[in-house]
Parts: sequence; structure tokens; C-alpha cells
Amino acid sequence: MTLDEIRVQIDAVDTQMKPLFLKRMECAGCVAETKRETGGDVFVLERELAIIEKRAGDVAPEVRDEYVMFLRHLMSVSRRYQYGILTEKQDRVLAEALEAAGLSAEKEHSQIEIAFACDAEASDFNLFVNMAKLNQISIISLNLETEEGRQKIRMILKGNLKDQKMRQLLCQIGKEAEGFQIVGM
Ligand SMILES: C=C(O[C@@H]1C=C(C(=O)O)C=C[C@H]1O)C(=O)O
Repeated sequence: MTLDEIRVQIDAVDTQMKPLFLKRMECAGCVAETKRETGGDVFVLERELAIIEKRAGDVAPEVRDEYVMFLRHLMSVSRRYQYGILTEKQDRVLAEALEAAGLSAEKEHSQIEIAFACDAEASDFNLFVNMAKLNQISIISLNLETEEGRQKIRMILKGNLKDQKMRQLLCQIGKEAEGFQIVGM
């Protein structure tokens, strides 16, 4: 097969996947509305691990890692979408972090310094870096120290707390990492 012919196949696959992806996001939106009613967490690790185990088990070893990564990213994007819908969760996470830091969202700022911790083995830190990129937020500086199996991270992000993408990113980190703090602005 020529490169062009293979690309025709890839285009056909993308055409088939698009409505399925949109349907999955629509379902995630319904899940978010249900969680709004019940107050449930957006991130349900056991459910995600069960999905990965169920789906990836029979995938050929040559592409299994790629498929697991695909699922993990798909689910983190689905969570991001849910945080975007649940604006009251964003407000709560950010208001609490600002209050703990003695800061006000009204303060003039163009960057935000945050701190949080992740389990080193699960390395969810990688997902947050990826999420910053997907939210079009630049990481200006980054410090990571690993101590007793935990990654302690400090980073300065370019942007403003009133920006929707920044709020979604910080809400996701705030809800999914440990000890999220806004250190300064
Ligand atoms: C969709 C849900 O929310 C999150 C996203 C998931 C997904 O995209 O499959 C699975 C579990 C949750 O972490 C859910 O709780 O079912």
C-alpha cells in the first residue's frame, strides 16, 4: 500500500471515531449532571482501572501500552470536560485555595504559582503537564522533588485565574492531586 492509500484508511478510521468520541463526551456531560445532583467526585479511580483492565486485557502486546495510554488520556479529557461543566466545583476549589493563601482573585496578576503532590509510581504529574498543554497554559517554571515515593511539585503558570481554561486546569489538579495550594500570584 502507498502512503496515500494508508492515509485514506486513517481518514476513514477518524471519520468513524469522531461521532463515537462526541457520544462519549455527551455521556460524560450527563455523568457530570448526575454528579452535580449527588455531589459525587469527578475522578473515580476504581472505575477507570476497571475500564482499562477490561478493555486492554485482550489487546496484542505490541500496541497494549499505546491503547492503555489512549484510554488514560481519553478519560482525563472526559474529566476535564466534566470540571468545565461543574463550574461550582471550580469556584469551590479556587476559593478555598485562595483563602488558604490569603489571596484575592481580584488581585492583578499574569502568573500563578501552585504546589501539589502526586504518587511517584502512578505519576499523574505527567497527565497534569499534558493537561496544561491541552488547556493552552504555559508552564514558566517547574520544580519537582521525589521523597518517599511522592513527587512534590511547584510550578509557575502563565495566565489569569479568571481565564476559563486556567480555572478548569486548576480545578482538575486541585481535585486529583494531593495538597493543592496556590502559593502566589
Ligand atoms: C465518566 C465518569 O467520570 C470519570 C471519567 C471516566 C471515563 O471517562 O470513563 C471514568 C470514571 C471517572 O473517573 C464516570 O464516573 O463514569
